Amino acid sequence: MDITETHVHTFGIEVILTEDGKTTPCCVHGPTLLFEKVSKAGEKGRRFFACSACRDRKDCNFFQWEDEKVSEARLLAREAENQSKRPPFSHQEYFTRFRTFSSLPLNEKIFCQDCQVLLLPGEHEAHSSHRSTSITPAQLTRPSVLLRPLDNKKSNAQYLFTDRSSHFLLDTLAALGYRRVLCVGTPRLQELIKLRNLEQKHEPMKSLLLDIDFRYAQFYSQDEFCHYNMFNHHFFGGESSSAILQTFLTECDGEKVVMVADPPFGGLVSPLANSHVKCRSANSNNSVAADMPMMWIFPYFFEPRILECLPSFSMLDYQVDYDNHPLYKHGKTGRKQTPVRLFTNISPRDVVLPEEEGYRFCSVCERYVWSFNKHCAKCNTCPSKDGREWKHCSTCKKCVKPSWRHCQSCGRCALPDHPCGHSEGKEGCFNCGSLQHKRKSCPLKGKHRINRWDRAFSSPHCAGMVQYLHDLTCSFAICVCVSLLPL
Ligand SMILES: C[S@@+](CC[C@H](N)C(=O)[O-])C[C@H]1O[C@@H](n2cnc3c(N)ncnc32)[C@H](O)[C@@H]1O
Ligand SMILES: [Zn+2]
Ligand SMILES: [Zn+2]
Ligand SMILES: [Zn+2]
Ligand SMILES: [Zn+2]
Ligand SMILES: [Zn+2]
Ligand SMILES: [Zn+2]
Repeated sequence: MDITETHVHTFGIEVILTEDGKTTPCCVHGPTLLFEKVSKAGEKGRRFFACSACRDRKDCNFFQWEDEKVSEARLLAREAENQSKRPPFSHQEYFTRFRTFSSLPLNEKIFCQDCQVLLLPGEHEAHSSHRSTSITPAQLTRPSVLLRPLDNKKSNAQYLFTDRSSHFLLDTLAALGYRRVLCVGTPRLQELIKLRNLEQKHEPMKSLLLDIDFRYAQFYSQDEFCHYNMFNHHFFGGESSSAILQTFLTECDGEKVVMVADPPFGGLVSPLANSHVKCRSANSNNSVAADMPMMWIFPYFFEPRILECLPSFSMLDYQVDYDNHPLYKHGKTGRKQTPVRLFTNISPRDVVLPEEEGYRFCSVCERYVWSFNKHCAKCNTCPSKDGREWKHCSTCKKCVKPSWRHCQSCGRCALPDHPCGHSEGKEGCFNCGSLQHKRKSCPLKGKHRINRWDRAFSSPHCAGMVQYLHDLTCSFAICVCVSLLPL
């Protein structure tokens, strides 16, 4: 499937996926993405390059107009800056350090919490004023527990699976017969695979982690981890690193391979989909690879965008939850329910969702659904997306959220306090962009400010920010602090 040169609207800004082979300037996170501002009237604005990975200028302030002439001196300065931000050791060096560290006596196994590094004997002195802790061999096998989750919500959003979700994923993949798992932004899944292999109770699985968090290079060999940016399919380790992916996918000996990706929610869908396709087709000699099975973990309100980019995918009702996400947990109802779901090209009827957690099989839809997702005979589907029980509106001829009422003057279902008669105009709430209310009644006022593209981009100073708000008809938004917020 070819999704290059697709234009995806994101609140006044389009991401323009450039043709393969066309280079863009690089920031420290690899090739930048090309953006274009689109005015309300649909006029095209000036195009510019900005960082693919960071949605906050504070994290990466790269900005360049597409037609801008950049002086030699600035290019050199940029290159020097990119160099200076590289990790202090190469992956090879990190792994040699890991070997040395593993062989140290227990009382010398020290981890510096401030620097997030495993310390070798000669290095304790330099970190003596830092917070440090001694490490057991068991802790060494659980880097995702040891390492502090990157708290930079906007760029990294390191939300780690609960045991419930990670075990469900692994059990499901094993039951489906997969023996190789490409873990894209899922360090905890990779960790669980390795731990299970040690138990020797299950058939062994191979895994390869691709993640932008270079701290993992301290724990995994070059065959197990690649420093990778999933928004531009960039391997920081260059060709030798991308060759590892290729080998992983090619050396199959009949072992079924699957890819599992859990990108930060602030991410733009089309560049992600583009990278996922590139990842899956990295296996050069196998046409099957283009249709390699995949699970993409993302909030349900991205369903239309994901399906637009990957039409063979479907969304499953399974609710993924995270240990360190303060708000969204499994099993809660309504707005406290986790909005995170699985998108997959694996046949939904084959993915068995656990009955004891409240899922059931709908024999009409031929898939497992959440218990509150009742089949509607008129729509001939189990319609609920958000986990609540939806109800059928005979005028709209579709099922809608339980809180919506049919409005005669708007001719559609909406929240009871919607700005009536304004559904055609785009004058929603100035704070969060919702069309359902005005700024004075914004539930997020004072708490969070939701950045709208057209406001964020009204000053060139903010133009490096890649920030968007999801589909306005949903009940969640993504705030500038990139927490998911109920609306
Ligand atoms: C939402 S977390 C998913 C973690 C997963 N739930 C787990 O428990 O293994 C996002 C992951 O993607 C990684 N990540 C963030 N931005 C990335 C990028 N541009 N490229 C690759 N990985 C990225 C983060 O380091 C983090 O591990
Ligand atoms: Zn950058
Ligand atoms: Zn330190
Ligand atoms: Zn159904
Ligand atoms: Zn219906
Ligand atoms: Zn209606
Ligand atoms: Zn109305």
